[in-house]
Amino acid sequence: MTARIIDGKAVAAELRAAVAGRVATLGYRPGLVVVLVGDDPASAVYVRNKDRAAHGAGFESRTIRLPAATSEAELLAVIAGLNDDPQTDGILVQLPLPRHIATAAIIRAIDPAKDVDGFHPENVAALALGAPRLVPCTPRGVMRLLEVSGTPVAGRRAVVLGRSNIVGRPMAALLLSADATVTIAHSRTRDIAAECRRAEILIAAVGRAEMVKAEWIGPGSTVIDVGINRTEAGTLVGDVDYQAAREVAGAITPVPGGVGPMTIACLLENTLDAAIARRSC
Ligand SMILES: Nc1nc(=O)c2c([nH]1)NC[C@@H]1CN(c3ccc(C(=O)N[C@@H](CCC(=O)O)C(=O)O)cc3)C=[N+]21
Repeated sequence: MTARIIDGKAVAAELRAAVAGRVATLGYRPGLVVVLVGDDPASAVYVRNKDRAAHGAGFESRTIRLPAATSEAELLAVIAGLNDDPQTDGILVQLPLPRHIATAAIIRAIDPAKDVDGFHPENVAALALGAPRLVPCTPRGVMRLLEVSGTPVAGRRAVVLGRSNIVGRPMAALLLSADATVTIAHSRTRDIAAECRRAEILIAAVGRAEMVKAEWIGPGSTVIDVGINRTEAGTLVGDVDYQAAREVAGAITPVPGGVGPMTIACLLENTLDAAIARRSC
């Protein structure tokens, strides 16, 4: 059996078009500001893609670029200014930050109503309590891919590989809210292959190139590959050994062209949600 390919690029394009259609009816341009500290080349690519998508959907979008030597106090001052700016609906501080800046303090300083990454403790708590407000973009995009691929979630065994605050934990919370039976597997899990093989839905989010082998995959299962790893040869690969996994899975996302474009589309969706919520109260 060869898996169906879940075309994240196409689904993301549809989602961006739907967001653009809603933005056009608003009478104002939702404002998104990305704050980039330092000059990591991978971050620069992502920020450029996001900026293009945001403009394409009718948003006001800008990137504030700060030098790597920016102090925590200076960054907090920039965030305070954006919190106070009525034209700014969404704030995204690109991660990772330079080591001398305490990431948790920065995330806590963002107005939760403008936290389009969904990383602020208030938004994390809302999701954990089953009453989500702004939800992290990548997990939100994964849920959409499960939906459009016709993968049933309620009652199914879902395994999330990875427990990061950005993907693994919020992913597990969303799947649980959708009534899946959720397992979080990680570096300390005793038999990780066996846990994965039991999954009807496998979300790979560990950040290790092609770590998930064909033998780890349940026949017919839906495999969502969140990993984006650059090989020494410069090509992008996921956390799943894609060519081999395709022969076992029922449906699978490619890398690139899977989850990545959905993350950006969901960032626009979150910014639109934030704008509507803020400006209607
Ligand atoms: N506060 C914060 N929020 C983030 O959401 C965030 C972040 N920091 N730091 C960096 C990571 C990375 N990230 C990506 C999003 C989309 C693609 C993407 O669109 N990838 C395409 C193309 C990749 C390419 O060609 O380079 C694809 O997978 O098809 C990649 C990476 C968001 N991140």
